[in-house]
Amino acid sequence: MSGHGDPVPMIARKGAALCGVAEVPGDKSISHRALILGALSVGRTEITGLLEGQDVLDTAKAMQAFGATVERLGPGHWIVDGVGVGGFAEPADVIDCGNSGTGVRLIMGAMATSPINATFTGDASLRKRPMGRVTDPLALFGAQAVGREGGRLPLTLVGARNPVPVRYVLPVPSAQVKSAVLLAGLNAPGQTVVVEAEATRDHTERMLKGFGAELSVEDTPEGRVITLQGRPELTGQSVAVPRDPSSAAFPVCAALIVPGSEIVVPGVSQNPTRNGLFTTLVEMGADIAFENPREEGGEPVADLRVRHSALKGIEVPAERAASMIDEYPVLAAVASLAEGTTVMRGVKELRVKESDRIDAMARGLEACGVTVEEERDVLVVHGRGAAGVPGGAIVATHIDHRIAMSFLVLGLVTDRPVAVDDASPIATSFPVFGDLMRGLGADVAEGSL
Ligand SMILES: O=C(O)C1=C[C@@H](OP(=O)(O)O)[C@@H](O)[C@H](O)C1
Ligand SMILES: C=C(OP(=O)(O)O)C(=O)O
Repeated sequence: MSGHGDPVPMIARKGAALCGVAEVPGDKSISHRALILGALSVGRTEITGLLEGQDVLDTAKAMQAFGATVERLGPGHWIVDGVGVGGFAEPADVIDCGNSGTGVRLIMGAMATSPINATFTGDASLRKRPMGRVTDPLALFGAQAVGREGGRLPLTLVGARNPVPVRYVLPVPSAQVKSAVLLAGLNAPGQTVVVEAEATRDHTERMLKGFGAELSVEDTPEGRVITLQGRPELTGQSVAVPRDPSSAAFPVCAALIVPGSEIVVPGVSQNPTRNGLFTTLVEMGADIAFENPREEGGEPVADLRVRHSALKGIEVPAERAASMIDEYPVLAAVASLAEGTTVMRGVKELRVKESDRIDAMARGLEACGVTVEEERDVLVVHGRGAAGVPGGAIVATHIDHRIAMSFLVLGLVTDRPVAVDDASPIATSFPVFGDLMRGLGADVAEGSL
């Protein structure tokens, strides 16, 4: 039975200024894709900088279950000997994707057009998340899904025996849905087309091209039109995974709010489909210098020099949501310390993440003494500015790594410490979070109030 272990409470206390270099681990999105595309390729894929978080380890295990050879050579250094497009074997057991929406949705896409069946499950968080958004378009290829009420996991997917290509207009701005459709399109004859009204992270498109697929992207009045030619031969590649901007967000935000801090976070993605948080922070008055712009692992990156800053509340436009979707929790934490109100619009997708992140942030911030308003698609945080945030609460994280890390960042400046009831999910995306933050001088430790 999938689950997670005993809860690990963690506490953050006010302390010294943060300083030093924060080398965050590899990008989670790119790590999943490197393993999956490696498994769908002919020959060997060599990956360096792979994120060894639980989400990605679960995807590595799944790729083995579908017939690929996946081996760890050293820290972050992995090889995948793939089976080629259409070469997936039927797994002998249930595929457990743990806490990972990206893992389960991309893998469902990758197997949906092969003549095999697979059953998927996950932990208590993943089993609550909607899968219909992926199984609906996969049904157009000819795959059939039988899950729990609302299409929830555990779910069995019967792969299409005679797949047909699909044209699909995304009803939600989701890179996971887009990617599932494109991965399914690999083993359908002819052209599969995905149209997205709002640009979401584009790693699948970039990496599919890198592995040899014929794929074009066109900006049209309808949105971004992505056309993939089916049945390509993908060939194994060397993939150097760049650092994860969504993990970088935590030390960056911590340095902005802890007085006297100055840190450097090297190699942070400047991919416009991922950098909305940094744009927002600069608008709030953050002192962030973007140094040494360059390319790493096919992504534009820069070194971020971040200094403690007085921040003001702003309106974050709905159009920016997709480019910072995983960063709203930590932005909400930072906004509670700003002078004035921060309004985050177009954020309803936060309600179907590892937890309902609007609700989790609102309840946690209120417990810390912050006034918050929420609507279905909007989160408003009334910043306390110079008055500071009282803290002194134990916050419920609902098996959500980003909620845990956001409140541990906030606790570095609150009058009284902030504890989280369970920090163990941090290992899904940022296993070295605690060590990295302590290395910068932060007072975070296991324990509670
Ligand atoms: O494709 C991806 O790697 C991801 C897409 C986003 O999810 P949605 O596609 O549900 O927006 C994001 O929240 C997730 O952390 C990673
Ligand atoms: C939403 C996230 O991940 P996933 O959807 O892959 O579980 C995240 O990492 O914030």
